[in-house]
Amino acid sequence: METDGSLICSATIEWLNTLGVLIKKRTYKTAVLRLTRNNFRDMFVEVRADKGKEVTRLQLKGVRVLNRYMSEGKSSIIFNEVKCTMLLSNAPPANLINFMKIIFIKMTGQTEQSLKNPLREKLLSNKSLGGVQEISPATIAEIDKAKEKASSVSRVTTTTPSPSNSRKRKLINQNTPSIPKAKKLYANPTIRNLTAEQNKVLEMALSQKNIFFTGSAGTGKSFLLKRIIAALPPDTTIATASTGVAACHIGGITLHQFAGIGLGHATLDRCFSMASQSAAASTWRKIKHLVIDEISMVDGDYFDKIEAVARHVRKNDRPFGGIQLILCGDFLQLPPVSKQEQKAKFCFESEAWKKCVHFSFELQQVHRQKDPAFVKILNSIRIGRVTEDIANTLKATSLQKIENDGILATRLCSHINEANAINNSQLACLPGESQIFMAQDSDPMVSQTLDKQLPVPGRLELKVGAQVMLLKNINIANGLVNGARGVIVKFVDDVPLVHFRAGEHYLAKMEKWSIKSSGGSMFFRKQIPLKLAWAFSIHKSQGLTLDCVEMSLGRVFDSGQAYVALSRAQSLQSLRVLDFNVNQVWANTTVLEFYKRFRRNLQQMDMIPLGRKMKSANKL
Ligand SMILES: Nc1ncnc2c1ncn2[C@@H]1O[C@H](COP(=O)(O)OP(=O)(O)OP(=O)(O)O)[C@@H](O)[C@H]1O
Ligand SMILES: [Mg+2]
Repeated sequence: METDGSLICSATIEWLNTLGVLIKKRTYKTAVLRLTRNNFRDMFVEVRADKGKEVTRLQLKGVRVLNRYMSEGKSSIIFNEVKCTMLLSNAPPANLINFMKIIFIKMTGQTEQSLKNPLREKLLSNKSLGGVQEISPATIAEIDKAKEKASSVSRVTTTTPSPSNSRKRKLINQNTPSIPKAKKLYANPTIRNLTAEQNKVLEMALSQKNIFFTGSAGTGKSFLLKRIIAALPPDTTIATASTGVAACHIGGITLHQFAGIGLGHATLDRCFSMASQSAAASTWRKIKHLVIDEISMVDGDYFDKIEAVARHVRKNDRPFGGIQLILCGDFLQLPPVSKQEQKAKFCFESEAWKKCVHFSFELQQVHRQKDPAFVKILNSIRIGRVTEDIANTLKATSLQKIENDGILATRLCSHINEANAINNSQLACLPGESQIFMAQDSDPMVSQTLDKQLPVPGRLELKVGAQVMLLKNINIANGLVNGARGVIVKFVDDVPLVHFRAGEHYLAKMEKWSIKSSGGSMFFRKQIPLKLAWAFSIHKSQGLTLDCVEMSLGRVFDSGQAYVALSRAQSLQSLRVLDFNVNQVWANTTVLEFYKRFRRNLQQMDMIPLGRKMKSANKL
């Protein structure tokens, strides 16, 4: 997302005297920051209160930037020359990163400029002192120049510890180019481009509208959701999903954990008092944006209850107590878990949905699979339609050899017990010693919650030959991505060395996962980013992209379950369906009806590309 270079966030500016004693402080709940320069090309950060006129102007000379917490919307700029520190918080992380990037890029250019333009030349020039120009967003040429500089300095330097704090801090020192951490700014995932249709949804989400966006598996819904979350102020945004795996995928928590009403089975009055007394109450009161991924698995009655809870706790009668909703998911994937004998009630069947969801959008372009023939098969399976050709193509995969280099296919099972049994027995069958890796949790009291919320186990038992899956993006360019499949080759000083399908070897090291509790505090788990991957349940695979997968669909029990399993594969060549049968595939008729109405409405609102309108109308 391009911005005009300004940033809106909370800011505190503190001025110190030469002894380091605080002499002046200004706090802005909502500050507008702008980058400007005068006629001598000196750069400034200008700060003013939202709707205020008075401007504080600080020269960007001799500055250091603390960028460790930028992904949480926090950063500090230390102005060494004027002995002043500006602390920024509650900034949309994507905008904050962009803002700092512009500072870095423009200052990289400026250093050269000022060398060419010494003071004498400045004074001899006829430029007046007073002029102030807003700094434009960085140009491609400026970005390239800054990248070149960053890489040329990165060879000779290391991270510098902060003088005021023994913890390592990542610093960007603009006047001593020996500190290269600014390079990290380029490694930020926000650099990957959104497509035009994804951008349209992002714009809608940022315009405070209540939106629901859908699309078949792999259309980048969660990818886009992460970008939306990064563009919203973190203090007033809560990212949730219906399941722990999906929540972790977008850096959030489960909707149940956030809402503070347990499973929502209690009476409404009881839910009111549970939510008001729980740690969630203060979050309910302060949030402005509620994000929910995998909305298809949220029960309609539960959704109605949390809508009422929101109004009650916030003492605000507007739908959802005035909170903006950003909902995303595919109702043709897994339905809500239904109580025995009861029909699942979808979220779109709830009263709250009718009241709250104003704008809908359907993403069309599939990114997970590149082969159009496979995408066509999956789209047909999604709506429960299996032609003879499709059945034959899927049956033919049963004989495929998809393993290579000792990396076996992951078996997707309809039931979780089956998946656990396969993993345990396969591990037991391997010869050799087990190595146990225990997670380090920030608070042992929350280990159970972390077990539920995170894909990474608290206790991980591995042996040479164990089939594993990577749980973090380590190096996207080399294929070491979340979901990549590998095998343990050996232990080097008790650390597992993993061989991945993409050909890479990776010596595992501790990684960190964090979740925000319903009360807003952060919990952490450190563990090596691996889990056993002989088998997973289909429910636990929802939202994932898997690169070598086999399945037996004989015992599927939910609509959309076969579609979810099949659509995890990236290609027909990396998929093996053991016993395909047309009866394993069906779509829920209520959902099909919903999508028919949905598409009709989209056409009326002109929300899908014209060329697709007729095709989509006939599809269902
Ligand atoms: N604009 C894009 N450019 C490049 N890759 C993309 C883009 N959008 C999504 N992807 C990639 O496509 C894959 C699928 O994306 P994602 O998991 O977000 O899909 P999804 O719609 O949430 O799928 P599901 O319904 O299965 O949860 C991911 O590997 C993601 O990184
Ligand atoms: Mg997803």
